[in-house]
Amino acid sequence: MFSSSSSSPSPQPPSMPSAIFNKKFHERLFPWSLKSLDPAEKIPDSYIVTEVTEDVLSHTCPDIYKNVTDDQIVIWVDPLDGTAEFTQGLLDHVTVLIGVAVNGEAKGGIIYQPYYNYQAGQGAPLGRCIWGLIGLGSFGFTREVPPPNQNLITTTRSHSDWVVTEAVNSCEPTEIVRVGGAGHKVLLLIEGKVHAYVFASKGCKKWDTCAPEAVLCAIGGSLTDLLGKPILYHSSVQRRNAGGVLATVQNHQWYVDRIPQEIRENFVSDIPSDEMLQSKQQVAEDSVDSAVTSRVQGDLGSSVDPPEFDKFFQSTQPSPSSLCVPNPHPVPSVYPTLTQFLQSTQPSPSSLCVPNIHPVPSVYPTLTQFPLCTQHSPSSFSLPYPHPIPSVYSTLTHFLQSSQPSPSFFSLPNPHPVSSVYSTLTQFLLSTLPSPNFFSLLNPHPVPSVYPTLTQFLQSTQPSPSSFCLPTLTQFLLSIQTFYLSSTHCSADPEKGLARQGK
Ligand SMILES: Nc1ncnc2c1ncn2[C@@H]1O[C@H](COP(=O)(O)O)[C@@H](O)[C@H]1OP(=O)(O)O
Ligand SMILES: [Mg+2]
Repeated sequence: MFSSSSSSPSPQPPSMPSAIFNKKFHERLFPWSLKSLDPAEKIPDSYIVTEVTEDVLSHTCPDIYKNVTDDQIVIWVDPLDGTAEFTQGLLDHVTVLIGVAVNGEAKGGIIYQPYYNYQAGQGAPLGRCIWGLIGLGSFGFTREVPPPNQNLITTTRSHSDWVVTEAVNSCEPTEIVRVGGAGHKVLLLIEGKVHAYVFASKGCKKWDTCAPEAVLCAIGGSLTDLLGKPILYHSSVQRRNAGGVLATVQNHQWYVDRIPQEIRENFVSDIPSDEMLQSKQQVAEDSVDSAVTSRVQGDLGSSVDPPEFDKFFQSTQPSPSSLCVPNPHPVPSVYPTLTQFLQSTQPSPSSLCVPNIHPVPSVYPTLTQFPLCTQHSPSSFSLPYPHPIPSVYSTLTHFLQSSQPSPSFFSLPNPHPVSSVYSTLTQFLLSTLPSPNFFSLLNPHPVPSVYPTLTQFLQSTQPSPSSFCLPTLTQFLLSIQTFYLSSTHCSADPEKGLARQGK
């Protein structure tokens, strides 16, 4: 964010990986942008834009802003939105955002896309400026209708986790468009390239959404938190969007309704400050902007922003009742989180065991989240079924794949209510070592296609399970035969073949 203070050291140009950031290319496009500015120095006249854009001035400011005073205005600036993508050379994901909030609501926005057309070749105008004002409209782009009979959903490409993915999946996308930058994603919306922008995370800040919200809402779209509540922008509001972000051009409520309760519980809407409520009251009394008032009334939400762990305990799942953590734990930061967990008023875990010196350190947060959702520890666990979040099965697989060694035993109900779990299971079995050394499937299996997949598994180059069970002798012998033939016939390594026969 910009600061008016001049006591900080002179800002330096960002350091970029040289393979990605092409300084010469950048200098050619923006000769002024890499020079360091000493804040104590007077800004050179050449940096100040004095020209006025006739097109902007040709519009008349709507009457609703006639009585707005300076103290009602907060300006939110993101000088570089899509930072991660910028460092990776995805230049068209980058925008500069300037949002103008009046009485805590996004009213005006500028989305400047400095690298727009950067790959279009010489002659193409570089960069573009999209702006909008509620009550007037949005300008600087061509509005398109998104493709019918599809549901294209855009979301983060660099700040994802299972909650983000789950929320997107629950909106039934026909395609997921993962791009960077809140500004960029709203451009995709207004240009009809996607139907919705769903971000179930608290990572996005007010400066990421203020300008995009104003531009989107000025053409009749909506940008709210995941609960469908307004995001507020008065000066004392918390900076992060603790309610997540959901943006659409139309059918907003349909998307709000798709977000599962388990996810909604993790997000908290903004609440208006007293100052804001008073100001709204004043506005209402003056009848200057009745639409603003109706939007805020009744949407007070909760002022509590619970720590991550509390969120899980507030879920409807039973929590585990005993807890065992290696000491010293290789990931020190696990302690405060666990303490928080134990200090909660909910029943404690019945069994939770974390492998010491886990080869994948990042498994710890995931692991912690996981038993809280699934009730049991990963070394022996079962999933409630039908699970209220169907895609937990893919998350589970992900988890099993990432957290080597894999659990030595796991079981799945049969018939499984989510039949696609079988392919996921097979994927898991085919994945990285070691595979589970025991698994069982009901026979006759209600999903016949599981048999070829099992054969595939047995034919794979991974060590096979040391035992598995099939109900009929014939099927068992057939499988052994397939396995035997494949290991002797297909293996280029006779020793490997022998080793497999020996199992
Ligand atoms: N975990 C996070 N930490 C910091 N900023 C985040 C995080 N998640 C999202 N953002 C900000 O929200 C915007 C939208 O997220 P995303 O690009 O991943 O879809 C990003 O441009 C990023 O702003 P910024 O790029 O300005 O740092
Ligand atoms: Mg940003």
